[in-house]
Amino acid sequence: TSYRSTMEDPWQKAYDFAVTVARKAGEVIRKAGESEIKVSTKSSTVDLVTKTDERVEKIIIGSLKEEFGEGTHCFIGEESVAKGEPCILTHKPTWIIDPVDGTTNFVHGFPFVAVSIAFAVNKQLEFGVIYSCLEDKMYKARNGKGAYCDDELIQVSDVKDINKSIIISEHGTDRSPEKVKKIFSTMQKILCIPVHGLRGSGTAATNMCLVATGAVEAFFEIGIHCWDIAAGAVIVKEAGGVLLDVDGGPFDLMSRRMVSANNEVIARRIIKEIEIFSAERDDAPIQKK
Ligand SMILES: O=P(O)(O)OC[C@@]1(O)O[C@H](CO)[C@@H](O)[C@@H]1O
Ligand SMILES: [Mg+2]
Repeated sequence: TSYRSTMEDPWQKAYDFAVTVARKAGEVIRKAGESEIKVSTKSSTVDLVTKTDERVEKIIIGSLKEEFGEGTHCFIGEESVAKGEPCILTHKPTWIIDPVDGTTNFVHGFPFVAVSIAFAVNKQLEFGVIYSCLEDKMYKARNGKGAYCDDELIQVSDVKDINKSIIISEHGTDRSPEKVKKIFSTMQKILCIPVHGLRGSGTAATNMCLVATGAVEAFFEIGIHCWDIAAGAVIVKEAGGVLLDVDGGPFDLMSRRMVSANNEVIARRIIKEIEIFSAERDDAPIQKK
């Protein structure tokens, strides 16, 4: 019976619903990109936000609340947090949402823009859905059940030799010279190992899908947020990849830093080169004004 299957697989319905909502959100983003985009800024003059980010987050959270009930499920959304909502992961069923990952790309028409929806229970990620809406590719993964792109199983690359790898990183939106210097110093060291190439799509979500499909061997960044990487973390892991902290310790979703890779050999080789700089945790207490 359906009751029984629901009991055996309590989050299947939520997973299917997330895929539907991500597709719907992506359609809204695609349409919005066809007309003029009004741009505002957030944490810095290069941290962009548009009405579409806010509208799409409202659509996603609104649909989820309607389906799963307000109160029982919690929500961490990029634009809600920007407006002062808390960003704390509890044991409750929690949706972690980036309505538009790659807002700068969206504003410029650079063709990688993703909707990222993840779901965690007891602080464990259960599933992740990333809809790369301009490419029209739906990536998804459930804990223990493999990772898919448009219903085809995906798998990380089997390269173990760093000299035969492509590595992704991003520059972030904090342009303080000391941080930019460390970012470029790390990139220079990795480039000169040498690796086959350095890349960056401009969205962490898409970058993690590129690790999951085997197009690149690794993506790392300091300064990302939980909503950029929560869905991607499940997809990379289920595609056979690994997640680590930039210091080689265990991956921590709220720590603002991460290395995702096809295997531990590649991950640890990159970690050797990373110049770490500080980024305040996503769940740091909000400072009283
Ligand atoms: O604000 P947005 O568009 O959702 O975040 C875009 C983004 O570029 O910011 C991170 C920090 O560089 C990226 O890796 C991440 O995906
Ligand atoms: Mg983002």
